Amino acid sequence: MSLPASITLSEAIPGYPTFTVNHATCTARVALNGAHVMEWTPTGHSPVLYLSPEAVLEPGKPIRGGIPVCWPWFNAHPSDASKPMHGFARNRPWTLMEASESEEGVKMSFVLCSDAATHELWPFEFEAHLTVILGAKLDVSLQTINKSGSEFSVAEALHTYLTVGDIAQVTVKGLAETTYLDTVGERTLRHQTGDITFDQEVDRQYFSGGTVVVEDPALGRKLTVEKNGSGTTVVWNPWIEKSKRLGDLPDEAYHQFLCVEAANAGEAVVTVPPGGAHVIQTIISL
Ligand SMILES: O=P(O)(O)OC[C@H]1O[C@@H](O)[C@H](O)[C@@H](O)[C@@H]1O
Repeated sequence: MSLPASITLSEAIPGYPTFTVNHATCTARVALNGAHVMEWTPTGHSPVLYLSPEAVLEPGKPIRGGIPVCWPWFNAHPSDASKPMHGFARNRPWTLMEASESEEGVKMSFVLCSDAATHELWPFEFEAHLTVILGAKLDVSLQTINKSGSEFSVAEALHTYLTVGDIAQVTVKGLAETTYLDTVGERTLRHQTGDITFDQEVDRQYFSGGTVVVEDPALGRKLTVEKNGSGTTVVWNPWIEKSKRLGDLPDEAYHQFLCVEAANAGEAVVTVPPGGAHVIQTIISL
């Protein structure tokens, strides 16, 4: 497929194709492995997505940072812990189906189809389509199409790593007065009374798909995360000890990022009938 002038294909390492976007509205990088948006920097701003300097770029491995696509399960597999964390979509090579540019930005569409390798992990026939629009805003949508003869359920997340100047000064707005599943330690249902601030590990599944605003005084900016087709918002920061345990993340990296994820997890898993489809979307803007 021919690429528009603002997209170039190169190999970050041999055998690891990435698309680099240089457009009037933004610069960006997207890996074919996982259809993974690694970087997005709107013109005139510093990077919005956090990408770990120790991220491992290897076919079949997830990338620490950017937007991993977690699908068709979220976190550990519900009944088989030997299966990959957060599903297999982020570990598979996707196929680029469309790439175009306009004054507003660049659009890229990727597809992942069921095959012998996915059948070993998940028995269903499917197509997953990831559409990425990179411009002054970042718009990512994941469509699940059920090509099986029976219904299936998917849990999913657009696991967005947002760069922040200093996590201790960040406030996340938009989730006050909601219920969440706290997954640090024993899984416990809790009520969120005010806005979210950070002074310890946070790993929460909010029962809300509403718009979230991340206020970041250290970088002097506010990030807005809009979501559609999402019944869960995951908020995650590993804090000190978990950062040390994650081999592809510097020990002190937790100061500099926060994950706000459009998701469908827990009771919000999505059942897709045969021939049916479901779309989850996140739109990030400054
Ligand atoms: O290290 P992974 O597999 O990319 O997962 C990172 C984190 O992803 C978050 O979404 C989960 O809520 C956390 O529990 C998890 O640790």
